[in-house]
Amino acid sequence: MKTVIFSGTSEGRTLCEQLSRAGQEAVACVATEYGKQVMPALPGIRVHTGRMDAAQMADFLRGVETAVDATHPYAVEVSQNIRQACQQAGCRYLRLLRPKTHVEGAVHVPDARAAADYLAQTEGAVLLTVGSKELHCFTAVPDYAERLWPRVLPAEASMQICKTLGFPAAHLILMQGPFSEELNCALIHMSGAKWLVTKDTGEAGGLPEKLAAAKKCGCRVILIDRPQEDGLTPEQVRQLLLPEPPMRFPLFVDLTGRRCLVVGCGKIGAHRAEVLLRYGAEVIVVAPEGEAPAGAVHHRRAFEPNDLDGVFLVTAATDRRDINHEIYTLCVQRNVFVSTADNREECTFFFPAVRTGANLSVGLVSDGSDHKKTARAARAIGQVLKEESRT
Ligand SMILES: C[C@@]1(CC(=O)O)C2=NC(=C\c3[nH]c(c(CCC(=O)O)c3CC(=O)O)Cc3[nH]c(c(CC(=O)O)c3CCC(=O)O)/C=C3\N/C(=C\2)[C@@H](CCC(=O)O)[C@]3(C)CC(=O)O)/[C@H]1CCC(=O)O
Ligand SMILES: NC(=O)c1ccc[n+]([C@@H]2O[C@H](COP(=O)([O-])OP(=O)(O)OC[C@H]3O[C@@H](n4cnc5c(N)ncnc54)[C@H](O)[C@@H]3O)[C@@H](O)[C@H]2O)c1
Repeated sequence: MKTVIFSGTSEGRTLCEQLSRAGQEAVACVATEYGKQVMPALPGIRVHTGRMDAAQMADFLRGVETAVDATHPYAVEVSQNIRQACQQAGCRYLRLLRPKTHVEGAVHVPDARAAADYLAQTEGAVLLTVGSKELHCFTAVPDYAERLWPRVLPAEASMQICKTLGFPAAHLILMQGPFSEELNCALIHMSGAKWLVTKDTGEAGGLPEKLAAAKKCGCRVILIDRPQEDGLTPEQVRQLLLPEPPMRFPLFVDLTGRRCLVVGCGKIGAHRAEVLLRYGAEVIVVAPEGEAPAGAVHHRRAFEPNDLDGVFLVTAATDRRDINHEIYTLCVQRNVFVSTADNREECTFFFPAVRTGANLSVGLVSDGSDHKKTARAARAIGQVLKEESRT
């Protein structure tokens, strides 16, 4: 086996999807049954379930070329074990790091202890969403039993930790995520929290829903930053493991009278609808909000699968990842060209930057990695066409 991915995170899962799509084989290691459940069945990807120590990992990695450590950003010990096992097994180690979040207006602290020190100088109730392992640090906060509301997993062990540390039962929130913005808001109201403490767990860890709730409820955020760690972005890992895909072929297709569907009508959808109209397409826009350009038919509602009936091409440009993904999946099943505005992996065609003039039609895309460059080059090409039409 060439590649082993220590996964259990959404980044690990995405990498497995990319490898599978490129026809590569790999083993994805997950520690728990839960980790296994969230791993979809992917051609070429075998899932290994079960916790391993460094020695077992070294055994497992013998003969493997590359191990990708895509474990949780706060799982420091696991990462150390993987690094050590790679050294023993003579296997290349790549650490895939989740991008860090900078939150405007939040108090950034390096660790749980620093969060507790900061809280000691403040007043008001605190919703603690940092799990149970580091809860002991927070007993340093004066009146912690009255001020703090820990939210921990409804597991025997977590409950025991809370009890031992002296947190009153009335303040314990025993729940398993995912937590929506609404649920976070309800918990902030219930506890009367003026502060919310969280780790920088990224999108997959429910951070956006916590931040949105805190903002809505006027609750300040203390963000425990990631442990300092060197590593690679998901894009860098992808480039190291996968061969460069060939560039996309520009297909200059006749759109007159063809039905094109634009889902979502924000800045992106509205612009794309307008471009497609210019090329003579019959444009159907489906979006509850926004203003479709004149000439398009606008259905003011959410997307429904039968919107795809009789459609030639689709652009999925809603602000909802789950909806865009659903549209992409349905289009692939139906063999309809689809461009998904928030995920270049989910594009069977790229929506190009288009410029016309002097009887020329130019469509421009990059390899998918630099949209700003595409926009810049398209502006320059626009100038060339302008000059051409003067001559
Ligand atoms: C050419 C153009 C046509 C058009 O949109 O009409 C276009 N993007 C343009 C500009 C642009 N797009 C973005 C920025 C902000 C800066 C930045 O992030 O770099 C800027 C710059 C700006 O606005 O100046 C953000 C962005 N774009 C995509 C993602 C998701 C991802 O990469 O996964 C994200 C992050 C979104 C997020 O954060 O959520 C994805 C795609 N954008 C594509 C097309 C497809 C590939 C073509 C290519 O790569 O060349 C592709 C793959 C899929 C598709 O949509 O078909 C248009 C130039 C129009 C013109 O000048 O006429
Ligand atoms: N490809 C690009 O060039 C590019 C550039 C910037 C942003 N983006 C991405 O594109 C997406 C759209 O960006 P935007 O700025 O236009 O967003 P926006 O928030 O302005 O608009 C979102 C639109 O989606 C609609 N919508 C939401 N749920 C829907 C559903 N279930 N069915 C149909 N419509 C639904 C809304 O009514 C709205 O019209 C975002 O995901 C953004 O990250 C892409």
